[in-house]
Amino acid sequence: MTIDEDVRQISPYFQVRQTTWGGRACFSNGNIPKGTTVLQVAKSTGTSISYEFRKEVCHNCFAYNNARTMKCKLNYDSVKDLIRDAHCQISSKKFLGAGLWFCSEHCKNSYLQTPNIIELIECYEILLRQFPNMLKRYDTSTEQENKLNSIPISESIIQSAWDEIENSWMPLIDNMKPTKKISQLPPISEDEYCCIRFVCESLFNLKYMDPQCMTYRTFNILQSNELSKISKFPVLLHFQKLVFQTLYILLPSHLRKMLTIPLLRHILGTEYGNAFGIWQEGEAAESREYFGYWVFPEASYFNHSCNPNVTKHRKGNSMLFKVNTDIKKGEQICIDYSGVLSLPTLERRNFLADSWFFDCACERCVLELQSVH
Ligand SMILES: C[S@@+](CC[C@H](N)C(=O)[O-])C[C@H]1O[C@@H](n2cnc3c(N)ncnc32)[C@H](O)[C@@H]1O
Repeated sequence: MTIDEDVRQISPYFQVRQTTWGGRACFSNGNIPKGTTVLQVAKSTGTSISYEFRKEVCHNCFAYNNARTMKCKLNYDSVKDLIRDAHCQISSKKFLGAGLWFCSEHCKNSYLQTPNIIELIECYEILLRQFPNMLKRYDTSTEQENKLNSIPISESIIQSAWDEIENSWMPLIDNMKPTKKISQLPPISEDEYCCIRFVCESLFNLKYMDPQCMTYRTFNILQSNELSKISKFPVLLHFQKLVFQTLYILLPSHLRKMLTIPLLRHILGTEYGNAFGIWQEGEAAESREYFGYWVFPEASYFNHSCNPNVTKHRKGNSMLFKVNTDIKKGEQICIDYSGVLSLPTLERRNFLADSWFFDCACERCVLELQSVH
């Protein structure tokens, strides 16, 4: 993968360069003193709050109040002017709140100030309305999952599954009347529901993003882990098809224009290896809650090290990357992906291989492996 000169300079503190052992990585431009924030990102391309936390986490700042439902649900009055100006099809009587909850009026208003946000709210609302019927039909049996997980996976099997969607399923749907189309919605579970919202938000953000901006450019060249993740969990291929089919049927035309199979595969394939967890703030690592995940393309070029020199943490809806030791010019800048740095060498490496799909080549692993064998 080549590195476009433009995206080399994500931060004044480091450059993205090719390594021989782990794709691209970040290298310091000069000496960096301990405590320096080398990157702060606030523009996520997509977020996903897990179903369990959908009412308990603020959709603007990700605040959490010990499992209490957030104070403000999105109500019709707050969006009626936006609906009128955008001519969207949301009616006052049936408005369900788009599945959006906020910790305060302030957070709700700041979310609503995002330009064109009503387009995304409309998608969430349409999905929320159809979801109960789709969920009712979902087959939760383990036989079904085992069956889907036993499919052999290769690049060409993935490609032919998508070719079939494109060449057979899409033309069939395109020729149907709207009511018939709705009857073709696949059964989905809460996991697909959350993923569909993640893709909606990604499509929406990309639609309005300047293609020249750093977030857009870094998103385009993110590394995809599609093949390694689907090979390990073949059921994900089926999962992705359900996500695509639901979006293809339900999305209003303004966002459906954005939905292509290659873009969906890039959004999901890159999420697998680049997403950060959205963790509860202010709690110790062992006791904090995991709310979901989000993707920050500019922050996705840090490689992992089992002895990281950068610590990442969330502050509201942004993420900060702070140097935890003095760094010399030219040194690689690495974070910890795993949260299991105290494990013995082989267990730690197995965890990384199973969850992140790479054999860790960091300095600590190289050194420790010499004494393991
Ligand atoms: C978030 S990306 C980091 C940027 C990536 N190197 C790239 O070129 O896009 C994660 C991927 O980087 C590679 N990687 C990160 N840390 C590594 C390590 N310690 N050893 C080997 N590969 C690593 C793996 O391929 C992993 O899936």
